[in-house]
Amino acid sequence: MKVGIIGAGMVGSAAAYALVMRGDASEIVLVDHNARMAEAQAQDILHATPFAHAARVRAGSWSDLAGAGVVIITAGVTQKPTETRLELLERNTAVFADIIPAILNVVPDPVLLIATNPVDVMTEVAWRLSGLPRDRVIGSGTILDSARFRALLGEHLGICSRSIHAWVLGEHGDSEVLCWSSASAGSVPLADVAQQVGRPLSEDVRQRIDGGVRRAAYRIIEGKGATWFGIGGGLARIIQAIRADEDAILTVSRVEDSVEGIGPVALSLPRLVGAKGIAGTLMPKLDDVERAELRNSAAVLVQASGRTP
Ligand SMILES: NC(=O)C1=CN([C@@H]2O[C@H](COP(=O)(O)OP(=O)(O)OC[C@H]3O[C@@H](n4cnc5c(N)ncnc54)[C@H](O)[C@@H]3O)[C@@H](O)[C@H]2O)C=CC1
Ligand SMILES: CC(=O)C(=O)O
Repeated sequence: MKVGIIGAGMVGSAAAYALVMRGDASEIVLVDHNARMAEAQAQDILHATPFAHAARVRAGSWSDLAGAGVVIITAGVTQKPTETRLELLERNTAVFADIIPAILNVVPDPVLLIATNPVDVMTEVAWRLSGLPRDRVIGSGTILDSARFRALLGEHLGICSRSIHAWVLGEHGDSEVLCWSSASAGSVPLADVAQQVGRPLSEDVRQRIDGGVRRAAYRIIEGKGATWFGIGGGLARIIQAIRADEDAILTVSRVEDSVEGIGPVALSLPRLVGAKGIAGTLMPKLDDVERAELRNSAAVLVQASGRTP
């Protein structure tokens, strides 16, 4: 599948690199208003293909997107160490007003995969600007947060994170909801697993893991200026699900009329992801606290979009 990537900075290039290493795309076109940088990134990533999977990787202009099945959008500004994702909204909405029509001019019926922050609100912005069906405008949402949750749980329990099933829902941001009540390893509830391996999930441990997930971006940005490897892997995983028409369950963002009585709002829930984009949503079983947190997260996002929850 041909994949277009708009924005060849840290996230765009990490996504392209992950696609090549995992063999998830046959052709990748990087488009950036800094054409020299896009060209340099494309060359550098192309040089990794002999060590990974065959793929045509090049920089291009808008017209080179023709025939792309998915266009990933990572263009825009990033957070400074003290900024929240929501503070980027105005600047990145202006970027989307330029790039969405330019994409649709060449690829009239793409799946758009949004990574630019604040990703949930930008998913709604992209949906409104594009006029595409909502299932074809996917935000990477909390795919990264769920991965962080699984990685930290796996580390604590001494179990491979791929065998940990745990979701983060709602906003990709400060109000996100860590679903402890449904988390499991294999099919064994997490609290039982923790007991069996002698690594209890005490309140202290839960708070440490919560902070490690919710505050991850702030900590990494303080240390190295931005985050890119985690989201690069997540974007490639979403492309794999689309390319292979997997109907895989991934926590990604989409516009909903209403979540917990609040909406319209774009946020993450467990979604079936396949060739046409989002093929369905599974409303998870939540406990009372998680349900209240999801409601709050929806309200935060509606407010950020300039409406009253
Ligand atoms: N969804 C997620 O989980 C994550 C999202 N992000 C977000 O991804 C976005 C990109 O982050 P980075 O790649 O680190 O930033 P970056 O600054 O390295 O790259 C952004 C690129 O966008 C390009 N660009 C800006 N306006 C453009 C336009 N109108 N047309 C074409 N290209 C344009 C810039 O030239 C730049 O190369 C940010 O909003 C960041 O917050 C970052 C990490 C995780
Ligand atoms: C920057 C960002 O959104 C993240 O790493 O979660």
